[in-house]
Amino acid sequence: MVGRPIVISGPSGTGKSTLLKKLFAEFPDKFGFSVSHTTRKPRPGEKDGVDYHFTTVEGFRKMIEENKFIEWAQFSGNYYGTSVKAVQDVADVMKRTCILDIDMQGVKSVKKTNLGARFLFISPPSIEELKKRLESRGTETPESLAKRLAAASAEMEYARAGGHDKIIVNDDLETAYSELKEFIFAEPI
Ligand SMILES: Nc1ncnc2c1ncn2[C@@H]1O[C@H](COP(=O)(O)OP(=O)(O)OP(=O)(O)O)[C@@H](O)[C@H]1O
Repeated sequence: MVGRPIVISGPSGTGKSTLLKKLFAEFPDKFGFSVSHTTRKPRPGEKDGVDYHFTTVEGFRKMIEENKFIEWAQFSGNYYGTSVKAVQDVADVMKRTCILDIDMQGVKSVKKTNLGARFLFISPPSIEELKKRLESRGTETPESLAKRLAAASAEMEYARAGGHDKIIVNDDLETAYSELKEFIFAEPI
């Protein structure tokens, strides 16, 4: 049985990766991530269609024009993107339930597709706690921290306005993880 795609969003540092790592560890063959497109060159050992769909700049731009992407971005001179088809392929080809970890723009974009996704928002207990977690993760400069906190406020506002099917507050990790599983397994997976 393969379930509908599950979209997980929430401010950076709210604990999405931590929760998903637990989920993939407990259920190693049930869930999958989509394969992204990129214009960067494959590194040794990387396989087309497995690690990435490697594509040309022209090919990538054509896909943008044709509205094929849920989200795309440019990092250090290369394009990266998640296509609607790549999400469908997780169910159709890999026979797994797709998990999409994306931001608010991505959520809005998935809503415009026919993917039939379910939407879960992971909220920090508070902005103060989020700031603490980002600081203790040790990955942020003062500038990137301020940027992430500003984005967090917008994401939380969208969640409060009812943008998702379920909101889980990641205060105690085990409690949040139980709630995550309850939401995910409320439908056959
Ligand atoms: N319930 C929790 N209580 C305390 N700390 C937590 C909890 N959940 C996660 N953390 C910690 O908060 C930090 C941020 O978590 P994580 O990296 O999973 O966030 P994220 O939402 O995946 O962020 P990003 O979107 O930037 O990848 C990590 O250091 C993690 O160990």
